[in-house]
Amino acid sequence: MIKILVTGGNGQLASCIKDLEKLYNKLKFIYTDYQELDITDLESVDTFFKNNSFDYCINCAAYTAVDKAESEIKIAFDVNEIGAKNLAIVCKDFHATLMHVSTDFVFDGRKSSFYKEEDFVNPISVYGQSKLKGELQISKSLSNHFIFRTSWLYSEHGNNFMKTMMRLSKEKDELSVVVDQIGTPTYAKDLAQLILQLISTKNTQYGLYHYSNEGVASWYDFAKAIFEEIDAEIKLSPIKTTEYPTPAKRPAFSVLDKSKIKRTFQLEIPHWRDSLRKALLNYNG
Ligand SMILES: NC(=O)C1=CN([C@@H]2O[C@H](COP(=O)(O)OP(=O)(O)OC[C@H]3O[C@@H](n4cnc5c(N)ncnc54)[C@H](OP(=O)(O)O)[C@@H]3O)[C@@H](O)[C@H]2O)C=CC1
Ligand SMILES: Cc1cn([C@H]2C[C@H](O)[C@@H](COP(=O)(O)OP(=O)(O)O[C@H]3O[C@@H](C)C(=O)[C@@H](O)[C@H]3O)O2)c(=O)[nH]c1=O
Repeated sequence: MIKILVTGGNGQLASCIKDLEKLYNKLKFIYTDYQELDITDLESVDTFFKNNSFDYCINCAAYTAVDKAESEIKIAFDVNEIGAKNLAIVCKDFHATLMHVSTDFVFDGRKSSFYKEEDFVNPISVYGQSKLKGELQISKSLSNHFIFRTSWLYSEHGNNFMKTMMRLSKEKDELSVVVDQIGTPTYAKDLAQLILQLISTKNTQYGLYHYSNEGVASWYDFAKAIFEEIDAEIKLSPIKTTEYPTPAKRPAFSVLDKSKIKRTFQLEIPHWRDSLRKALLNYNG
């Protein structure tokens, strides 16, 4: 049996892992939420590992409120940097492997071709800065780690853009969505499946990897696809970022280059449009 701690156990990605766990009968999961295990508290994390013997920790705990982070700087860094550091320290002490998730928001978005793992990082938001610091803390103190930078996660669980659009399509007749931020929507269940696959095969090709679904889209394209799939009767208009002011800046372009992960693990990654269809089916039962 491989024993796995999933932190942030009530979040979106953790919920996707929960849905898939029945497919992996050699993996035993313990999920902890904020109340059971606060990753910012090193002593609690240490004690939790002492009382259990984990082979892996999947860190699904994070501060993900991009706009709120601009005014809650300390909390964002506590969770995304110090939390990640604590898990790395304790995983090292207890010989466990850490699977961590980071973001396309570590980039400033000025590039015009897909971002590779070794590309220059320059986050333009507090959230992005705190996530980058988390990556650095892990790579500095623990060799047995996987860090997956992903983008625009959505699923039937938690709060995300797909669910926001579905709700707004019921509440409004018209909606405007930014067309000049380009990235790739990623079904959180596809990422969850990859993580469990690597654990179940005890893969040791540690390191930093970019993972998103295939394809390229703006948030407007994403919204349009959602409305098409659900036959929503709503007028959708493309707008510029300047017409939708938010506290946090977001990269104008953050498409991830997935060559490394596809080559290393012989992966075939679904296109975002196909995964969206799957997610909507799963959501609507
Ligand atoms: N969502 C997205 O679009 C993207 C996410 N990512 C990354 O993917 C990962 C998973 O994201 P996702 O599942 O969407 O995030 P969620 O916000 O859905 O889940 C994060 C979970 O962490 C919990 N949490 C917050 N602080 C602590 C703490 N101190 N100790 C323990 N748990 C805590 C939250 O609890 P509570 O809700 O009670 O605060 C929440 O349940 C994150 O690392 C995120 O940065 C990367 C790219 C895109
Ligand atoms: C709701 C709404 C949003 N938008 C814009 C705002 C923003 O630029 C973009 C996306 O909005 P959201 O705030 O839902 O998404 P946001 O929180 O920016 O999503 C990010 O979350 C973090 C956690 C990540 O790591 C990123 O990869 C990314 O997924 O769409 C509109 O233009 N119209 C709308 O009606």
